[in-house]
Parts: sequence; structure tokens; C-alpha cells
Amino acid sequence: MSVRVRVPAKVNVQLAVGGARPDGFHDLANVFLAVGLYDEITVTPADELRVACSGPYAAQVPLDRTNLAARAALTLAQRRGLDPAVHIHIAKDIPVAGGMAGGSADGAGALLACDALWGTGASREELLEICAELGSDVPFSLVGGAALGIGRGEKLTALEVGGTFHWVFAMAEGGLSTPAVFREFDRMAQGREVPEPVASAELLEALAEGDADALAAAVSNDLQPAALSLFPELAQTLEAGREAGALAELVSGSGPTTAFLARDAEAAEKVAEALRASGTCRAVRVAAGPVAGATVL
Ligand SMILES: C[C@@](CO)(OP(=O)(O)O)[C@H](O)COP(=O)(O)OP(=O)(O)OC[C@H]1O[C@@H](n2ccc(N)nc2=O)[C@H](O)[C@@H]1O
Ligand SMILES: Nc1ncnc2c1ncn2[C@@H]1O[C@H](COP(=O)(O)OP(=O)(O)O)[C@@H](O)[C@H]1O
Repeated sequence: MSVRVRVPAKVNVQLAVGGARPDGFHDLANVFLAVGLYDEITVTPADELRVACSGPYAAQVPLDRTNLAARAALTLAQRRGLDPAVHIHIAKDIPVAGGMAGGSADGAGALLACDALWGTGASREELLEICAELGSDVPFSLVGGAALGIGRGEKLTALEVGGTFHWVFAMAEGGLSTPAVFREFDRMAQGREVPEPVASAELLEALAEGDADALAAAVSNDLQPAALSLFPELAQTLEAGREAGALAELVSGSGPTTAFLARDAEAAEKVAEALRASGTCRAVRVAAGPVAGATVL
């Protein structure tokens, strides 16, 4: 018997970053949108805990116990006094170290899958608590939709969204380390006061109304200058998308994936085609959001 779970990627439509906290994290106002680009996690009883990964990014995924999916299984098993003897297969379609929360998706997916496989019956609250232990982005991967994350980004409030937003994602050659991007943010912020991160009222309204033009005017990412500083080639990708008629262009989270908002599905295909032809990125994908979070199939 196996359990299969599908988990979406995310884009941060707003990422407001405060100063570094004493624990090394940053307070955020993080507006997440789950988009239809998925990893699939399958768990099957086995002799011992094992992780395997398939798909275009498989070679970049660690298969030891640092893998977030393995950590999720171990954490749940430890809490219940169970043997974590399970084979976890990750069918990976979310870029690795791309700023789209692929590892977080696998952590949330494996947790939900093991809960179902072992009949653990963990409450939503406990699952969210374990997710927050695994990483700041993991709770959002579980809930999906759209949400405002405060604190490290793990304290979530679900947001109303009045329509579907159409996105194009340009995958970069290589990845960016999230801690390195936050460190670069701190370096660039030296000598200036970093304001408290606050969610933009205009942005929340644009989401609620499903208004792509208003959302385009309101998107922002405080990590973008740091990501561009570490990965200057991204400026060319952003420019190519802008020239192709995207309503807005931004770095997804800590990058280096870039995200382009389009008016509708047809406009998204046009932007995608132009980006593919631009030679400024490794691969291009179209995806809409919001979509549901981790779901047992
Ligand atoms: C930046 C964001 C935006 O959604 O994601 P990505 O774009 O990388 O996917 C997140 O804040 C990443 O969340 P996640 O990848 O879960 O990070 P964690 O494992 O919790 O933390 C990794 C490291 O990132 C830094 N970090 C993370 C979150 C936060 N609020 N402040 C931080 O300074 C810390 O250096 C931390 O040690
Ligand atoms: N299941 C997983 N999938 C991808 N990366 C993982 C996974 N588990 C741990 N990692 C580690 O986490 C790092 C960040 O990966 P990822 O979550 O894809 O990026 P991001 O935080 O930019 O969204 C990777 O470089 C990898 O070393």
C-alpha cells in the first residue's frame, strides 16, 4: 500500500523583510500564492527509511536524512514512537534552490503522506506545528491557496482571492542559497534603518478583487536587490519578460527563478514564448494560482 500526495510551488507576491533578529532569522510580511507547478511524494512501507527522487532536477536533491521529506517522516515517527521505515519517492517538477519552496513542498507532502500511511491522525494544528519546525515556508506548502505569513513566515493567515492569476516562471541556470541571499540583504542594509515589514493594503485588495493590473502595481520583493547582486544575469531575464509584455516581473522569493504576471492564459503563453526565445534562462513554465496546498491523491 502506498500514499501519494501532490504539493504546489509558491511565488511571493510581496516579501517585506525586516532587520536580522537575534536568532538569525528575519521578521517578514510574506504574501504567498500557491501556483500549479507540483512535486508528487509517494510513501510506501519498506525495511528502512529511504529517499529517491526523479525528474529534471533529481541530481541536485540530497537523498540523505537532510532531505526535508526524510526529516518530516522522522519527526512524525519520533513524536509517535513509530519506526520511520518508509520509502519516500519524490517526483520533482519544482526547481531546486529556485525560490519556489520545492524542498518545503516535499517536507509538507511527506508529512501528510506519512500521517495517512501510518494512520497517525495528527490534527491540522499538530501538522502545522511540525511544518514550522521543518522550515519557515513549510506551513504554507501544507495549506496552499494564498496566505500572509508573519514572524519567520510560518504564522499564517489565509487570504481571500477573487480570481485566478496567470504566471510565467523562468528557471535560471543554477540556484541561490536562501541564507546567502538573506546575508546579502543584511550586508546591503548596513548603515540604514530597516523598517518593520508590513503587508501592503493595495496588494491584499488586488488579490481579493482578482485584479491583475492592481496586483502588478503592488507586487514587491525586498530580497530582489540581494538576489540580483548575487546573480546579476537575472536583470536580463527580468528585462526580457518586461519587453515581452508582462504586467509585472519580479524575482520569486530568494531566487533565482523569476516570475512574470500576465493578464490571462493567452498572454502568459506569449510571454513564455518570448522568454524561451530570449536565451536568458534555462527553462520556462506557465502556471496559474491560487491552487490548493498538499493534497492526498
Ligand atoms: C525566502 C523565502 C520566502 O518565502 O523562501 P525561498 O524564496 O527561499 O523559497 C523564505 O523566507 C525562506 O524559507 P525557508 O526556505 O523555509 O527557510 P528556513 O529553512 O526556515 O531558513 C533558512 C535560512 O534562511 C534565513 N531566513 C529564513 C526565513 C526568515 N524569515 N528569515 C531568515 O533569515 C535564515 O538564514 C535561515 O537559516
Ligand atoms: N526535498 C528537497 N528538495 C529540494 N531540496 C532539498 C530537499 N530537501 C532538502 N533540500 C535542500 O534545500 C536546499 C533549498 O532547496 P529548495 O527548497 O528547493 O529551495 P528554495 O528554498 O529556494 O525554495 C537545496 O539546495 C537542498 O540542499
